[in-house]
Amino acid sequence: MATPSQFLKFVDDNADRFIKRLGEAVAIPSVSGDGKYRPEVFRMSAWLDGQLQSLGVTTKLVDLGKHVMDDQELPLPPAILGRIGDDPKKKTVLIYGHYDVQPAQKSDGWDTEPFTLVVDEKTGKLIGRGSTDDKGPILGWLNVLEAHKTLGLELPVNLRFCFEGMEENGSEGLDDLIKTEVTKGKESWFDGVDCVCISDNYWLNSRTPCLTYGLRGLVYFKLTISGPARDLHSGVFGRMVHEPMTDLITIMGKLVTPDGTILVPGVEDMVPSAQDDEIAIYEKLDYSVKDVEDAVGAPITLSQDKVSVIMGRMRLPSLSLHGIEGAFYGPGAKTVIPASVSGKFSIRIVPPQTPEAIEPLVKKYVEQEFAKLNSKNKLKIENLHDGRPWLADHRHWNYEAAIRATEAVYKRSPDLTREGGSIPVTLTFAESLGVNVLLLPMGRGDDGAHSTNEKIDRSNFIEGSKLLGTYLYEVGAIKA
Ligand SMILES: C[C@H](N)C(=O)N[C@@H](Cc1c[nH]cn1)C(=O)O
Ligand SMILES: [Zn+2]
Ligand SMILES: [Zn+2]
Repeated sequence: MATPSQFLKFVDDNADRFIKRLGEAVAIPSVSGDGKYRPEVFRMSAWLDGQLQSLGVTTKLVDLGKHVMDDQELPLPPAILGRIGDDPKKKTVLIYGHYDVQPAQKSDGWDTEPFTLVVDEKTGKLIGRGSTDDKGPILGWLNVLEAHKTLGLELPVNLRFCFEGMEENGSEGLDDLIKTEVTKGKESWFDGVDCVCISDNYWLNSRTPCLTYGLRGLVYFKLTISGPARDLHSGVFGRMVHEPMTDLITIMGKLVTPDGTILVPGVEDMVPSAQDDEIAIYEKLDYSVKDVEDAVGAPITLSQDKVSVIMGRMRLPSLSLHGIEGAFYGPGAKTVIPASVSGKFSIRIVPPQTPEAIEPLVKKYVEQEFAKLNSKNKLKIENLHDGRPWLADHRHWNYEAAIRATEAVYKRSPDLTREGGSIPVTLTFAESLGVNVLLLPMGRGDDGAHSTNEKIDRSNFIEGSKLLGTYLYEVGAIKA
């Protein structure tokens, strides 16, 4: 089943309008990790639901209940389930994406307003929070649907959608929804799904498309040290009391070495060393130390050896320190002893590590290190959220279809990669539905997801939309 040329032409002809629609999506600050934006996450769900319905998709908004975040009870944004097509002769593809985004403020160092999509005509960059993670890819699917509806073209497969608004904050509620849905058998929204496609990660570099068959998992910790009943004057109380920030920094300093080695006993030991055949795969990838330097904007890689740098992202665990809540960080020289501070850090985990195995090791170690301080302050350590790592069979027809689609659109074979980031629901889909899951990224490695000046290139958004559609045609062409 060849991809109809009208579809490809429609995407080109409507590129400017598609970018305008991306601008509408970016303008909704659907930040899931900050309670004050929760109404915006709901607004985003309504916007997306409206778009899907207008394109002929039957939708159902599933209430996922409530959760507590930063001591505040909040309603969880709904999961949007969608379906279009019910032809038993066609394959059924489930598409997942997330409509929430990471926090962003201009003062973080953005050159432009994060929630205003800026089209840089000179570079082709479409800059704005969520442009690549994950609104651009979600809108890529809308572009495919719109082309088919407007042109009166039959979709080559039946489609099911699952879009969530909490991915950047632990995907709360979604696992339970999927597991419950699966128990409904023929009545299940996911009944008959043959494979899953997720577009929510990035190429390794800025030139070579890739397919991704692995993700790291994540365990996210909040470590709080509290002491005085209120913030104190350091001139009045300095060297008289145990200072929470001093305790916290001491413990945070014992989690990881500057070269990335995780100091929590037992964590590194769980991971087997790479064998020669696996190393050969990393050697062959179109990737260099320079690509990392370009993507991060400085020559700061942990090694000059390509394979060890790439393994740091693809197959080793990593521990990152993210921030300290409650610490003084504003301009000026406030002489304060903060009363309570919370350090945030997370560990990206790889097979065979699991959150259940990692969490007790971290808690025990942190408690032991705190005990060594002989501090009279109080320590609390919480797991804010977690997700398991995932690996798929990349020899599956789902991947073969995506390889052919990539070759058709980009005129080159894709790299096969493992992603350093996490999409917690991936493994749940694979296990609960018992089908192959493919990660088919749209954006490039230098898009700056989670960072300042996040962007997607116009060509990735437009060619990426063609890729998603072409992939559906390739799946549709596979005989049962
Ligand atoms: C890879 C995906 N686009 C992504 O960014 N996932 C997040 C998931 C997460 C978990 N806690 C907060 N966000 C990630 O890998 O950080
Ligand atoms: Zn993200
Ligand atoms: Zn994402």
